[in-house]
Amino acid sequence: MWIFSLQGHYSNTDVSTLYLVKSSPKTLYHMITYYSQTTYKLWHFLPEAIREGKSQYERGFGISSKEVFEAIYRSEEEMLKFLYHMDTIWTICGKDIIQAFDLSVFCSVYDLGGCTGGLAKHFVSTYNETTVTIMDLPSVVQTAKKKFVTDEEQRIHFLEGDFFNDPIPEADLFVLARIIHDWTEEKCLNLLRKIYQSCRPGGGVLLVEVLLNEDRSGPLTSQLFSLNMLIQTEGRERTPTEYTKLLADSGFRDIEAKVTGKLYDVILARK
Ligand SMILES: C[S@@+](CC[C@H](N)C(=O)[O-])C[C@H]1O[C@@H](n2cnc3c(N)ncnc32)[C@H](O)[C@@H]1O
Repeated sequence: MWIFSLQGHYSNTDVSTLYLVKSSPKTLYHMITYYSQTTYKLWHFLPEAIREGKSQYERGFGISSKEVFEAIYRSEEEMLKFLYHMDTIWTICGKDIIQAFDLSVFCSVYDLGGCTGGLAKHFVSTYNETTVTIMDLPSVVQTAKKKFVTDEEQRIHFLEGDFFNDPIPEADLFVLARIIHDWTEEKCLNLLRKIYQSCRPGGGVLLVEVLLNEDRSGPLTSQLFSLNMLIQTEGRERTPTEYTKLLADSGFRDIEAKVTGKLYDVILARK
C-alpha cells in the first residue's frame, strides 16, 4: 500500500525534466557527474591547494599535475567525460555569448582550444558568412570529429595542434573560451602576443570567461570557479581590469567587456 502511494507522488518537474534527464537537449547531466566524480574529489584538498598554491591532481588521483591537460585527460574515459562536461554549458548560454557583440564582420574565426565545437556551432548558426576552425590537441580533435561535430555541420573545420608551441594561422577573430583562466600570467601573455601576430589588422580576439568584481568581493560563482582553477589548473579567474591589462600588454586596443547576465561574460579587443 505504502509503496503504491510513494509511486503515485514522485515524478520529475518540468525543470528537472529539462535539465536533469540525460536525453534532454539541455541536460546538465554531464556537468553534474563531472563535478561530483572529479571536481568534488579534488576539493577535498582545498586547504592543501591554498597552502601550496597548486593543483591537487597528485593527491586526488596520484598523477602529476605538472602538465595540466595530461592530468585532466589521464585516460580516454576521463577525456571524454571532460569533453561532455565542457560541451554542456553552451547548450544553455552559447547563443548569449556569440550575440553579446556583433561579430558578423569577422569571416574567418579560429576557436583556440575550441574543444567539442559547442560554441563554434552557435557561431556558424548566428553568422551565415563565418567559417570557424577549432584548433585543439590531436586527441581532442579526433574525438570531437567522431562524437560532437557531424559532417553535415557546415563551416566548422578542425586543426590539430598545440597553441603554445605550433604556429597559429592567420585569421580575423580568435576565440579563447575558458582558456586564459587555465594558465599563469606568463603563459597567457605569450599566447596573446602570438595571437596578436596572427591577427589580421582590424581583426580581434574574443575572451569568454567568468568575471570577478574589481574588488574581488564576488560574484560567488566566479570566486568558486577561481578556487576551482587553483585546484585543477595553473590559472585563476580575473577581473575586467586584469583581462584588459593582459590584452593591452599583448598589443590589443579598443577593449570592451560585456556582462551577459549568464554564467559567462565576454571581452572583445581589436588589433
Ligand atoms: C577549459 S577547456 C575549454 C574548452 C572550450 N573552449 C569551451 O569553452 O568549451 C580548455 C581547452 O583547451 C584545450 N587545450 C589545452 N591546452 C592546449 C594547447 N596547448 N593547444 C591547444 N589546445 C589546448 C583543451 O584540450 C580544451 O579543449
